[in-house]
Amino acid sequence: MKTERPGTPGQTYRIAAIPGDGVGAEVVAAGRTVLDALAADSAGAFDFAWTEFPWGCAHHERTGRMMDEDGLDRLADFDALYFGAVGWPTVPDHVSLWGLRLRICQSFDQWANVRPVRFLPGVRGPLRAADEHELDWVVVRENSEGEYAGLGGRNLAGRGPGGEVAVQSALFTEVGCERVMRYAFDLARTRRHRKVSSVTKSNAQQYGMVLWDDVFRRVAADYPDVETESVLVDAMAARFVLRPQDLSVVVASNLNADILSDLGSALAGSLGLAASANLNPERRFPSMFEPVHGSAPDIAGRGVANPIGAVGSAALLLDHLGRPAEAARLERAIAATTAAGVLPRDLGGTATTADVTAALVDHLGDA
Ligand SMILES: NC(=O)C1=CN([C@@H]2O[C@H](COP(=O)(O)OP(=O)(O)OC[C@H]3O[C@@H](n4cnc5c(N)ncnc54)[C@H](O)[C@@H]3O)[C@@H](O)[C@H]2O)C=CC1
Ligand SMILES: CC(=O)C(=O)O
Ligand SMILES: [K+]
Ligand SMILES: [Mn+2]
Repeated sequence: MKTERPGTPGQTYRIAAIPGDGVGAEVVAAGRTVLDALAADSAGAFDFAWTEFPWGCAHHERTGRMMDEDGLDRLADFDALYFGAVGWPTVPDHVSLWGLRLRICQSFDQWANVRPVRFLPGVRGPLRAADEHELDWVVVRENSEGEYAGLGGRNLAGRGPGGEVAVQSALFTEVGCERVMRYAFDLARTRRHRKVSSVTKSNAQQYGMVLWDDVFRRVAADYPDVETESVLVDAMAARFVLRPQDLSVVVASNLNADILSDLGSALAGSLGLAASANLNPERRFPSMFEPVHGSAPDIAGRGVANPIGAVGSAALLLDHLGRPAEAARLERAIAATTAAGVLPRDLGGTATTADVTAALVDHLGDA
């Protein structure tokens, strides 16, 4: 259990950095620079003690494992985990993802994955005609079960090559649905527009998604002050593009929210902008903060990755540590940086990762 007292002066937060693969290392380094600059400017109110874990695909090539055998034990007592991305062509993606990110999220019961879709000044995206304040929604992703429960098997019927079969099951539990939906409703109550949209596919998936719908109706009854709707996932994909103005909190299963949150970030301008928090809301285990994007092997190692998703994730980390004023300051620095036209390549600019990071640190001084 945590003994941290949020906001106590002179506090040192112990953070485990897990940069992982590809651009993960580049954007985590950028996020650490910005967080350390914030701490240096806090007049001794707080600072960060970092421990870096060199886990990922290179570690797998050396050791046959994505993380050390006692890795979870070593992470368990940190105040938070700051993650980059995992995945490299040398290791099959299902091995790398399950060996590190999914292992951490599922072992530490980080069941709520919060993924804001933010529209920033100075960034042109497919929906840029809209005013930035009109478009502001957050995807709450069920992060512990559903389609990523890891249930199933291959060649169950003993068929050989050419006749193989595979089953990939989805697990939906009443407890799992209910807790993430309550989280979404509680979040909606903190927002200007008190509304929760549930994403379903119960017309085709008559067991898991019908349970999902039943639980949503039951939980919604406890929040009469919050507007609700239930939307099929295919229609919701179209809604994100055509009529996102009336979205506020969107709650969806693991796979559906994974897909929709990439769509949301692309609509805001780029996958490189999107931040996320993998939360264990009970705080029995550390929560993990990471950009939504992956390791981007196509641009890795060139110093051009967009660090804004990782820095936005650092803002979510500050919020979780009980530092909402500092989180807001980081958010303002992000908006000031894009408004000033300091844009990396994925946003149509020429700024390097280092340029954007330097601008973010400079703009911390604005507020
Ligand atoms: N949470 C995680 O660690 C995740 C890991 N992955 C893994 O990442 C690897 C690559 O997967 P992809 O499907 O290519 O997804 P990806 O998110 O790595 O890249 C998709 C596209 O977005 C661009 N992009 C991503 N992040 C960017 C950034 N910060 N700045 C500028 N452009 C950026 C990439 O250049 C690429 O064109 C795979 O091994 C996959 O399994 C994918 C998603 C999440
Ligand atoms: C694995 C992946 O794509 C995600 O967690 O977003
Ligand atoms: K990531
Ligand atoms: Mn994803």
